[in-house]
Amino acid sequence: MADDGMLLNFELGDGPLTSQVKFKGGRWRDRVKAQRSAKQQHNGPSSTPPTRDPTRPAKRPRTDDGDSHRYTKIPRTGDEAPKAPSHAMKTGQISSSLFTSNPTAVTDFDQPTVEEAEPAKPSNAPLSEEAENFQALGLSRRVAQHLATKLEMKAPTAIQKNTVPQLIKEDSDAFLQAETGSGKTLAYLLPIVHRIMALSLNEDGTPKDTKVHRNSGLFAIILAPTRELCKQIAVVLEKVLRCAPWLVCTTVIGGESKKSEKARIRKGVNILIATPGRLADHLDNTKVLNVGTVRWLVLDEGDRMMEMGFEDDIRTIVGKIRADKLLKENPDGVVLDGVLPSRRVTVLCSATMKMNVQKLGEISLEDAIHITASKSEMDKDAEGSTEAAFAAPSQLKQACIVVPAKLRLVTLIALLKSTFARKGSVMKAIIFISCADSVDFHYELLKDTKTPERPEKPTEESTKQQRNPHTDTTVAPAAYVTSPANPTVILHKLHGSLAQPVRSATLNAFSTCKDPAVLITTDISSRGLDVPAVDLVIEYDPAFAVPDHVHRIGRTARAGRPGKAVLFLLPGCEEGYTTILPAATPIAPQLYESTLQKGLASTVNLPTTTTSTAAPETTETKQTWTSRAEALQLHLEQRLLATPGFVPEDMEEAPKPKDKNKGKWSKQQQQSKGKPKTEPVNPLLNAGRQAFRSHIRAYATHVREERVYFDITQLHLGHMAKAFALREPPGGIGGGVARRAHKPSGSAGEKKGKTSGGGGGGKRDDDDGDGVGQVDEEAAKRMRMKMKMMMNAASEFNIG
Ligand SMILES: Nc1ncnc2c1ncn2[C@@H]1O[C@H](COP(=O)(O)OP(=O)(O)OP(=O)(O)O)[C@@H](O)[C@H]1O
Repeated sequence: MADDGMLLNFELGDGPLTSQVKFKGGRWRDRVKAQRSAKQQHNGPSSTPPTRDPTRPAKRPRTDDGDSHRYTKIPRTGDEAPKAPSHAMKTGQISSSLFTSNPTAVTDFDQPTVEEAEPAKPSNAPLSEEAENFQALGLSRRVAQHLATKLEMKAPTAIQKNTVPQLIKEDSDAFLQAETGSGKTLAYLLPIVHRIMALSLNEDGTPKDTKVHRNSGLFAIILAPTRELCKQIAVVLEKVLRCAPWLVCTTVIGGESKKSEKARIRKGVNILIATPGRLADHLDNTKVLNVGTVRWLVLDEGDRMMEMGFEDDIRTIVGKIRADKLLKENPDGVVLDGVLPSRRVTVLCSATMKMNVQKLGEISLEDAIHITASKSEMDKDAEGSTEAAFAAPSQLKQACIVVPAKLRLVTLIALLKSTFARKGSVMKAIIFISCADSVDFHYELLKDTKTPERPEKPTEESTKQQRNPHTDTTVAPAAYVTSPANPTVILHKLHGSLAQPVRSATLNAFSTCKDPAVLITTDISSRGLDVPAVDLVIEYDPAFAVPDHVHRIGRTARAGRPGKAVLFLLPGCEEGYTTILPAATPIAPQLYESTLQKGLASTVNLPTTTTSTAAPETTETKQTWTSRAEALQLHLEQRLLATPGFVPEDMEEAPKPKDKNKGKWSKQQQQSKGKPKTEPVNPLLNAGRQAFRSHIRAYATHVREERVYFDITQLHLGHMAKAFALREPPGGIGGGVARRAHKPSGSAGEKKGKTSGGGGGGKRDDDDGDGVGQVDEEAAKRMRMKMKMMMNAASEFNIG
């Protein structure tokens, strides 16, 4: 792991930087670029950023010459400081230059990105009303009218068009695979509701003699991996059931006492939405939960449930339901067969295809039909349909920005600033970060430290959100990224380490926020979450596996709406990652220079805090985006260094001694080794250090197949520290990170509870290779064959 960060800490002078740096080592090309970059700063901003050719494909990472092609190295002799010019800041602070010694992209982009003139036709949008309507799919007029008038859904999406008639007419199992945001939830809910309603309504909508009510039996169980998703499904179902108010749904998802869940079940429920663990518990312990009438079992986000370690729970649930004799009529004597399916139907839903979906299919499906947006016959042309389902929505514009590590933080701020520069252009943005510690840190760093003076009156909604005690530490006005057009931008954070009420309240605050809003989050928000008006997804840290990337960017461009996703990559081997990403349209390169120039075109509103001696702005620094970037970075670093608080003894780890694989620790780190553990340290500095450590550990958890692009030995710790506003990398990262054994996230047998991204790794492979438990072995074999066929079609993305 390259670690010469300390050698790059140059001082800044009062005036603009001079180009006196003598660059040594590395390739001549890198040295020339670094010299040019330094000169550029000396001469002020260039009106146009450097140009590259976006049409040229990204080069594969070079692995034969170590990291010499990636970084301009300044050779060190022992612990000697670099021979670099020093410039003392007025404040006496020391900071390195952001724009020197950066590795250059191996991809040559000679032209800045040109936005596509013609947006692609949306691939997950509702079909045209003239061509399709819900009634024509076999739904009753009552349901179709309710959808059109109350939910403003006049036409089905493609997956709904293919699924609804199938599940209304046929009683076979189904595997639903369609793009993110294509309406899979309603695709399975509508036929279930339609058929349960048919127990009490004739085809013309007149009531039957038979009365069905909440105590008539539990007819459907829907399983989803997280409480948030269960609640989201329940909200959609409740809206649909307003046209059949005699039917009742409820959730059993934990987060409240089992007693109150039992009480709701006892009162009677027709459709139950549950997390697998909680349902398995109730099946064991809640006598009133009778599954004899259950005709549908839906497994939503099936691959995620497997990843979270719910395999055993699902086996138990499937086994228990199948073991219970199917009742032909309910206890009131209502005949169920004929109206409801005459067998138990399992529906498995997934947007992406992974090995664990195959296993889940074996556990739960029998002779399932594969339904995609383009066709409803699994056996025909499976290859094409699977690949289509795997891609991101076609209208989703994907961009990738190759940013040197030192410039990541200021580029993120610049991107957000330009995003919110115009009123109404972007209302909601999600930033995906690898681990919870890093989410916490970035939230603390980017939030306004005190209530800002708002030129405009805050909206009623935002005022209400501030008052919610559950969101006190997760929702706050943002600093840095506001603009005259958007003086209020609300920052939110969400990860799996937060308490459930806080998670729910934060998500609700983000969904309902009327002001422009940013959600900083881990992969906990990558699946199934349907937040209206998300216009932009920023993958500040790339996903741990390609399917996760598809889910993350799928939080935007839903149901035919436009959306944009920006992926941050480091120069070097990470650039090759774009070649394995499924994209309906080419991933457009976006130059970080352009982003900085655009975002920092005007002065960044640096909040004056008691902890910061904000970077002085000279006449010249006001004029250049490079100087603004430097000033912003300096300001952030100063915030971490000022106003110390006391570090609890257990929070600050002593730096590890020299590790033969990692090179020497810097002089400063060695010095800090002997310091007392109660040395006063700013809590923000602590958070930055912790975030840095967790980030590096999380980096090592990319799936094995993708580690050629995310090679931890290529990470430059000194440069990466800058991305956390740190002057140097902290200790306590651990020497074994790079060599830790990792299981792909798609592998079976991972344990539940690791929902906040790969932070810290720790995923265990404890697959015991059992057969299929209580599931019919023959049926499992047949399903295995079919799923394998589909998996082969998606082999490009197979994991493990
Ligand atoms: N027929 C329709 N017309 C208009 N909007 C629709 C229609 N069907 C679904 N939607 C909307 O599309 C959005 C996405 O639906 P849904 O959450 O079911 O997608 P999904 O396919 O499950 O996505 P993911 O794979 O990301 O979970 C929702 O906001 C939903 O209200």
